[in-house]
Amino acid sequence: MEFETILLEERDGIFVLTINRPKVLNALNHTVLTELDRAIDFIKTKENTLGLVITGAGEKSFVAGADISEFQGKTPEEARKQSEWGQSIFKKIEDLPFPSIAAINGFALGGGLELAMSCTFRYASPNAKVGQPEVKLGLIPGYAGTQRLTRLIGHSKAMEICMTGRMVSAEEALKIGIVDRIVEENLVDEAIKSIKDIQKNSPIAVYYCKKAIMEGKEMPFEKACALESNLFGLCFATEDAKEGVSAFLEKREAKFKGK
Ligand SMILES: C/C=C/C(=O)SCCNC(=O)CCNC(=O)[C@H](O)C(C)(C)COP(=O)(O)OP(=O)(O)OC[C@H]1O[C@@H](n2cnc3c(N)ncnc32)[C@H](O)[C@@H]1OP(=O)(O)O
Repeated sequence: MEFETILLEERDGIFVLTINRPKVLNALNHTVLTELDRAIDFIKTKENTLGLVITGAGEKSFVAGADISEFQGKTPEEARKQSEWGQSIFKKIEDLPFPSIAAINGFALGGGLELAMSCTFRYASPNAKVGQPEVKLGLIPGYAGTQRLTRLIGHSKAMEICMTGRMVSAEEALKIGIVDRIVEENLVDEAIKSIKDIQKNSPIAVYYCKKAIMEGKEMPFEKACALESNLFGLCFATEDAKEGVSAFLEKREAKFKGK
C-alpha cells in the first residue's frame, strides 16, 4: 500500500503507523487524514492483527496538531465538516478490535493529542509535551478533544488544559492520567512489547474487555452492566475460554488461539 505522508509497517502482527511530515512537526493536513483513514481501513481487513502503534517521524514531535495553513479561508460550514471528518477517523481508531498505543515522541498538541487519545494507551518519551492550544488560535479542539480529555482526566482538569492552552510536560501528563507510561528509550519497541504481553491473554477476551469499557462508559450503569453480562456470556462460546479454564484446572499454561 502506497502512502505519501505516512509509513506503515507490520512487526509480528502489530502495525506501526508513523505520521511522516517531520518538517512541519507531523501536522495533520488533508492528505495525512485521508491516508490515515485508508490505513486504518486496511489494518481492519488484516486477519490476526494483534495491535497498532501510532507515532511521529523524527525526534521532536508526535503530531503538532491539525495543519494550521489549511485553516485560512475556511467557512464555518467547511470547518464543521472538517471536525466531523476528523472525529470519524479517530473513532475508527478507538473502535479497533485490538489495543492501540500512541507512542508520543515529542509534541502532541491539538489534533495530535486528540489522535493520541483515540488510542487505547499513551506512552510518552521524557521530552513529550501535550496540550490543546487551539484557544491561542481563536479556536477550540475539533477532533473530540473536549470530550475525550474530559472522559480521561475529568472535567475540571480538562477545562483548565483547554482554556489555558498550556503545554503539559510528560511528568505532569503521567501524574494526571493523560499518559500511561513514560518510556526513557526505545518507545515504539516498548509499545510493541506491551501489546504482545497483553495479547498473550485471549485476544477475544481482550477485545471484549475493550468493548465493555469503551461502550459501557457512555451508558447508564445498568445498561453497561447488561453489556458486560452479554459479553461475559459470549466468552463461553469461544475456544479460548474452554482452553483457559481447562488449563487452569490442569495446572498448565493456556494456549490461546483467538477463537
Ligand atoms: C481540529 C484540530 C485543530 C488543531 O489541531 S489546531 C493546531 C494545534 N496545534 C498548535 O497550535 C501547535 C502549533 N505549533 C507550534 O506552536 C510550534 O510549532 C511548536 C510549539 C509545536 C514547536 O515550536 P518550534 O520548536 O519553534 O518549531 P516551529 O519552528 O514552530 O515548527 C517547525 C515547522 O513546523 C511548522 N508547524 C508546526 N506546527 C504546525 C501546525 N500545527 N500546522 C502547520 N505547520 C506547523 C512550523 O510552521 C514550522 O514550519 P517552517 O519551518 O516552515 O516555519
